[in-house]
Amino acid sequence: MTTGATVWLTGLPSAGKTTIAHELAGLLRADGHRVEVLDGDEIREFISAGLGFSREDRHTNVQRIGFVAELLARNGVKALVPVIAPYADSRDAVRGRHEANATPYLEIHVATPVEVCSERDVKGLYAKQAAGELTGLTGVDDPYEQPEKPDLRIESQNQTVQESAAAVHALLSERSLL
Ligand SMILES: Nc1ncnc2c1ncn2[C@@H]1O[C@H](COP(=O)(O)OS(=O)(=O)O)[C@@H](OP(=O)(O)O)[C@H]1O
Ligand SMILES: Nc1ncnc2c1ncn2[C@@H]1O[C@H](COP(=O)(O)OP(=O)(O)O)[C@@H](O)[C@H]1O
Repeated sequence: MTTGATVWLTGLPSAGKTTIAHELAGLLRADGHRVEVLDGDEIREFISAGLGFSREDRHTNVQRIGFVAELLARNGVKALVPVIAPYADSRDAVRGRHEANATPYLEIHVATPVEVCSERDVKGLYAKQAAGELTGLTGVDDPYEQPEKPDLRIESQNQTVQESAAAVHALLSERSLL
């Protein structure tokens, strides 16, 4: 069986988490790996239905996703997780669960500056916040605690999508996870 691993892509809305996850998924599938992308929006529609964006709900959401990712990774799947996960203690708890099960875990900080994210504004959330139609947007009027020691930091504003995905792929290779 191939080595499973969780690859958590944390960062602001529009940082590039989802795009990099899908690009990486393509690279890994081409190599014959089993891959699942645990997309934040999809998870919120199903296993986290009813949760909002309070600190408590975000923590619960992240723990649920971490639980599922660890189960998949423990069983040989590359679980790619493009989820904001704004709080360091939530991320640490997920890492701890993986360590307790000796399941490989990589934290990737997609560190696109908020100015670039709000320019991209893929889902129109930054515009809504600026128009007063939404409050509690991560990185604007809600916290984002920067990862202090991520396994990799990606400056997506200076790279193509392919370069960003290749950097994560190279890290998996370096850690003997391919
Ligand atoms: N207030 C607020 N703050 C941040 N994000 C918001 C908010 N409201 C809706 N959204 C959209 O929700 C998407 C999924 O969020 P996540 O589950 O990744 O967030 S969290 O980890 O639970 O904080 C997240 O997806 P991405 O844009 O892909 O990051 C946002 O588009
Ligand atoms: N190096 C890069 N990596 C990822 N996305 C990038 C990069 N350069 C530009 N982009 C663009 O930024 C946007 C990121 O959107 P998305 O992946 O949905 O962000 P998130 O999932 O973090 O909210 C996409 O339109 C993508 O094409």
